[in-house]
Amino acid sequence: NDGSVTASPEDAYDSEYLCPVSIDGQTLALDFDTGSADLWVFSTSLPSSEQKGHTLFDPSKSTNWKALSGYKWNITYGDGSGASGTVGTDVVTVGGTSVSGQAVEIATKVSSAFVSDTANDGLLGLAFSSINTVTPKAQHTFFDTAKSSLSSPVFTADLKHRQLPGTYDFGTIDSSKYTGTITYIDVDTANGFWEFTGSGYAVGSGSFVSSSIDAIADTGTTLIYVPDAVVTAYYKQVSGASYDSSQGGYTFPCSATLPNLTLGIGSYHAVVPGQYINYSPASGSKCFGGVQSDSGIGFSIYGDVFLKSQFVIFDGSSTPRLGFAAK
Ligand SMILES: CSC[C@H](NC(=O)[C@H](Cc1ccccc1)OC(=O)N1CCC(N)CC1)C(=O)N[C@@H](CC1CCCCC1)[C@@H](O)COc1ccncc1
Repeated sequence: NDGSVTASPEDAYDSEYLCPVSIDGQTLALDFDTGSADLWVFSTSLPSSEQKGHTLFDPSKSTNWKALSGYKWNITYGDGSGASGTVGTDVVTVGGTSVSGQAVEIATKVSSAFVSDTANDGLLGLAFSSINTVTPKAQHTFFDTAKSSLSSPVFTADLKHRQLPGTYDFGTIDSSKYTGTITYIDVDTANGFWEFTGSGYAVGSGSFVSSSIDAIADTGTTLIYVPDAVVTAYYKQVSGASYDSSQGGYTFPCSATLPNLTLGIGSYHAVVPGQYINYSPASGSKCFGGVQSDSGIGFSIYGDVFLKSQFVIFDGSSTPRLGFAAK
């Protein structure tokens, strides 16, 4: 029951990656998010004003739909967006991986950011089921439901830079997708995230600074959020860079040459190419940085700007771990 699905960038800046998911034959474009654990969809139960531009799941058209009466969900994300609604189970298919009895969370309310993000028809959470928000009983993620039917209890992310489709694979590690060896690191599941301790950083050709960085691998977060020491060291090497409170982060002249950022994973040095760190135009001739401060979040987030530079294995075996390889 292994599967592979394309992950297509939503816009020119790779702000998020969307994947086709079929629920009892109805196909929606979902954002696979290793930073949350709810599978929720835009639905016909939303007010019509909130439905506009989205593909909607209609449970009344599904022969395998089973409502879970009295079950509810309510989620708020790190960027303040959120959604809530009711729950049922159905047959969910991602590439070649099909599962029955998967909890599908129907949105009856979504925040304005979701309404305006018309390419996004919902999220497929791939964090640990311990942080699923359904009450009175938390539900399993698609990966947890599928795990026992996969050749091995893993999924991989091979996201691409600028307008190229990548892939998520379930059940197999495709050795044609990476070079060299895979470095594995243990994961702490206490907070429900794919959380690990990074071993340090280097800016451009500078020397490597050893430091423990508590971070999560999060496909649902666009940028890299790291401690101020890293951010300061990085933008010190970018002429004209400064923190712009009106933009809510570091910006620099779009013409600037950006150094690579190396992030340590155990003894492996993962290199993020400098051009990946020019995220998008900000205002005038300034561009917005793909590396920003993690202050206020509580941990660092190695989001898409980092993940798309690597081949990443999310190993859900009895001792969960993350694997990274160059590509
Ligand atoms: C500091 S976690 C911020 C992060 N949300 C982002 O990364 C959004 C993603 C986005 C949204 C809409 C369009 C395009 C991209 O993008 C930006 O915030 N940016 C890109 C655009 C740029 N101009 C500003 C920065 C976030 O909540 N992720 C969660 C999933 C996310 C929710 C919003 C919809 C898309 C999926 C999730 O994994 C992490 O949840 C938590 C993290 C920490 N504690 C609690 C929850």
